[in-house]
Amino acid sequence: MTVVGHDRLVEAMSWAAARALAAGAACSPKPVSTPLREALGCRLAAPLTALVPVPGVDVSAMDGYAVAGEGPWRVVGRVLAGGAPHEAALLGGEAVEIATGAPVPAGAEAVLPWEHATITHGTPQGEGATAASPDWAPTWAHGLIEVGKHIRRRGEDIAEGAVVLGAGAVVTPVVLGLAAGLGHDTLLVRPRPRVAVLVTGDEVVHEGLPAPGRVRDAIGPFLPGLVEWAGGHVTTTLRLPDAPHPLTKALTTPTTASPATPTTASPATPTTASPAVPATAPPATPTTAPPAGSSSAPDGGELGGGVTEGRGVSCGGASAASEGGLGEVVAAAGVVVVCGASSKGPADHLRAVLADLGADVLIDGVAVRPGHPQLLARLPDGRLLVGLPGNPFAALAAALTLLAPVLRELAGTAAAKETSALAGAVRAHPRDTRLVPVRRTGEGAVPVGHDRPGSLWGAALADALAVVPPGWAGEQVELIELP
Ligand SMILES: Nc1nc2c(c(=O)[nH]1)N[C@H]1C(S)=C(S)[C@@H](COP(=O)(O)OP(=O)(O)OC[C@H]3O[C@@H](n4cnc5c(N)ncnc54)[C@H](O)[C@@H]3O)O[C@H]1N2
Ligand code: MOO
Repeated sequence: MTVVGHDRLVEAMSWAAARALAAGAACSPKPVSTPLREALGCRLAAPLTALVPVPGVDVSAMDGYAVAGEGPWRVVGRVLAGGAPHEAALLGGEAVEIATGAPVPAGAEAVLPWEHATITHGTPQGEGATAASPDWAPTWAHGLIEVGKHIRRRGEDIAEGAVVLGAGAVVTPVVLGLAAGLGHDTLLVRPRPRVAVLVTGDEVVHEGLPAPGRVRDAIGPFLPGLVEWAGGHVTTTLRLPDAPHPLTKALTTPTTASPATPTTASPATPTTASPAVPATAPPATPTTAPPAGSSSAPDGGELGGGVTEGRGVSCGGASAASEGGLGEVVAAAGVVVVCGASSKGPADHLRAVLADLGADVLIDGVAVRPGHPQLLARLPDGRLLVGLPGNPFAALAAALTLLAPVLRELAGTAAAKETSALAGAVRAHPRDTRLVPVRRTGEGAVPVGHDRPGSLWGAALADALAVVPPGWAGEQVELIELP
């Protein structure tokens, strides 16, 4: 398909080349030391090692009696987990009452669980103690032991210094527990890419029934979940009117101090004069992660075809400067998503604004249906910008084409590769890849229909999008899982 570039006619990039270029354009962020609770879902940037052995000392695995030598054993003390250890080494014939997890005294050969122990007072035979005062008489434990039984030796589970997980492992809830148990308060992880969303459109409203001529925002609501699924995090959503100035302001690294006012209110009828308002407040507690694109180490991606032909993809140093102003929260994100304004109509200002800002447009249209007007650009400060079409299903298709590969590359999250037969009639496009909502079944991927660019109905019924290449003639197709 041919699309009009800034001032030239160019071939739209193939779907596969666009995805590869998007992934290559993402610069690996610097690993960040992150508090445990904030590291959930991130990828480890370094192997996870045991800072301490587990268990840290020889401990009892049972509530009972730690014993030395032959029984019966005279009980000479009590050791509780977290309490004072029994200082003296146990001599043959001695025992201490012990709790699970408490350190076993030196000399202990086994732990006799209380349910297997017989206790007498006075003499080992139970003579000399009165029923009224058994505690004043010596206590004896009797039972059968197996040497070494029920004692967890120091480092028996995990040796100090052991590598328990490799770099790249996902920090799951269980990993948080493991890391904490090994003495970690922070983890070195790839920071989750932070994403700012700009929803453009004078006709777009954000709550309630849209009046005639208005349309409810259907893209802003699905992006946070999609972004999380791909490994990122939406830090803010701004609503912008169809005008170049607010877009320019939002995309420009701010230099004046006038903090954006968070509001939950939504203007029922936006006017072109309305300033951009954050649809969601920026996080109250900023994370320690720097902007995702702030790597100082350009990694230079692969060259793609289409409009980037002959040009290297290099990573600029994203500016984290946020001295206040409309774009403050936008500037703090490594990736900016603009919804709508991707076409070349009278109210579509994105391309002109990008040109004025001196942005590097890496992908200007993709040969895919729906979603062909999508774009990828690098802003002068290094942030990546993904332009999604305004039609909601086209926006979803574009988000899976350009945004997901960028985020997966930044976050280090790989998507599973899947192919399937198509069980149902699908017509290929002569030049463009088609993304078709399907449900996976035992017979293959079944198209669910309802796949007009303006409707999310089909995608909501589907669990994947089938990638139908131009000229496809019945072969297996790639499936992209839907979030
Ligand atoms: N002359 C041409 N016109 C158009 C072409 C083309 O090739 N030549 N492509 C069409 C295609 S395909 C798409 S997709 C759209 C892309 O348009 P924009 O990205 O500029 O988006 P808008 O014009 O602002 O809106 C398009 C459509 O989507 C509705 N919309 C916008 N934002 C939202 C939202 N957040 N939630 C729900 N719906 C939204 C908007 O009201 C319009 O109906 O361009 C075509 N035109
Ligand atoms: O990109 Mo548009 O997809 O076909 O509505």
